[in-house]
Amino acid sequence: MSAIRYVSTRGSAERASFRDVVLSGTAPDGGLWMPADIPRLPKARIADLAELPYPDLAALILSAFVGDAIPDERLFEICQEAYAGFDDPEVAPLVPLAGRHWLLELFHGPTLAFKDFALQVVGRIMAELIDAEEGGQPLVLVGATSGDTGSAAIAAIADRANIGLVMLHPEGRVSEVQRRQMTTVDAPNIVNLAVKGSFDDCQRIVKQLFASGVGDLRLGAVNSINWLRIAGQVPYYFAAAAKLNAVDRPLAFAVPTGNFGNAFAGHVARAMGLPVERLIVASNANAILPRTIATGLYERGEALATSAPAMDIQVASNFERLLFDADPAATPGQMELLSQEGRFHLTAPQRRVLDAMFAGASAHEGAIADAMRWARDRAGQVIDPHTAAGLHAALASDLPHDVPIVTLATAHPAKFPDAVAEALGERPAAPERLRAIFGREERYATVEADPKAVASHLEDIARTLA
Ligand SMILES: N[C@@H](CCOP(=O)(O)O)C(=O)O
Repeated sequence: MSAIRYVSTRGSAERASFRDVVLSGTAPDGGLWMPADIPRLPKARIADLAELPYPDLAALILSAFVGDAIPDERLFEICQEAYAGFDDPEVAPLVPLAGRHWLLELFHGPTLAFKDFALQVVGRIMAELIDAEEGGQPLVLVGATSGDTGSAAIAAIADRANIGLVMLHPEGRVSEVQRRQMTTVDAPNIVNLAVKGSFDDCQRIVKQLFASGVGDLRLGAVNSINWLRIAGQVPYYFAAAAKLNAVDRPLAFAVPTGNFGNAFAGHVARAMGLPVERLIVASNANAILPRTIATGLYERGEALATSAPAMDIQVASNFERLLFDADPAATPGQMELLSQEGRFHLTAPQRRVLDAMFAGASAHEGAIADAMRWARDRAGQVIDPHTAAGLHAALASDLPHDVPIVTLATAHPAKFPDAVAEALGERPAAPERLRAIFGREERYATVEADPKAVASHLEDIARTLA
């Protein structure tokens, strides 16, 4: 296994190793790290994946991005441990809905959302790399969440030695269950901050902190800024195709989308050789990406609060990786325009990639509720509002009828009991893992949407790790 090199989407940072990429935030030039080449798997190897249990399949795909940074045998062990806590033996079960429609259940991990797939691996790999350092500096992680990343990152990092985490969520703009999943964890290396602003403010603060640095702290990312978050989401695309016997015939995925990490992982799966006919980018009323796909203009607006809060996002961080993949030379200028003017136009090569491989659809609140009722009435499935936005987009697709469409079920419905009750007239049963959070004390501080307010919490947590 050889060393994998990573490049920045802004084009002016030195190439970096897997280890440096995983243990850092944005690249020094402000960009996001990408592998210099996305490795392509031979067809026969993809066909063999169908035989593998999920942890083995994940390790095999991940090894293409880890390279020689961790020996293969150890990576296989890490993946066994990462998925041992999932409450379904298949890890990512594929459930039939009706006709060509399928649901890939990605909510069987510790925090009941798809974010556990990558973060359970990220936490273990960060610990592995940090533990191997002699006298190394502690790692201080800072992350932003619109609801699901927060608890999944906390579950992955809580109580780890030499790693601390400060997690920002937009005050009052995540569901009560999502908030309690974060704020009831009592671990000395975790701090939760409710930011007076939107998710976009939280993500902006995180990126500003990476750009400015905080004293001599060693900062790292748990968001999909971190390439391992993307890599950790690629294997379930292969797993779904293997289950459908579709590793050599076209299939499509409808992907509920906020920060574009999940959809970009699907793009990477395709680049690795999976025959993904279309990635259907599904959003709620914050339809920035479907609009961009339709018009070629990316234009930031005000984030609207919806029943699917994890998608209440206007700056979809990972879209930068797709822009770079399609037209590297244009990307730095476009990111500059986005920060100065809040908008930019796609170039012709970028539009070609989007037109050929992506479709977009957004669901307003009524359409989300309709899709939830469709799933219950047609297939006996209770789904959460984000999955419902995905299903809405899948049902509206104009793909030929013989192309199966897999909707990614990104969160358990019990994370959004009020929205489910409003659409279906009854509250979803809460799994055992969720019940405990209601009796526990919540711990978090409220801060202004200002990097300085967050920096002081990073310094405080670093002192406890020293
Ligand atoms: N929808 C996300 C927002 C953060 O996305 P990430 O994939 O970059 O961590 C959430 O639920 O927090």
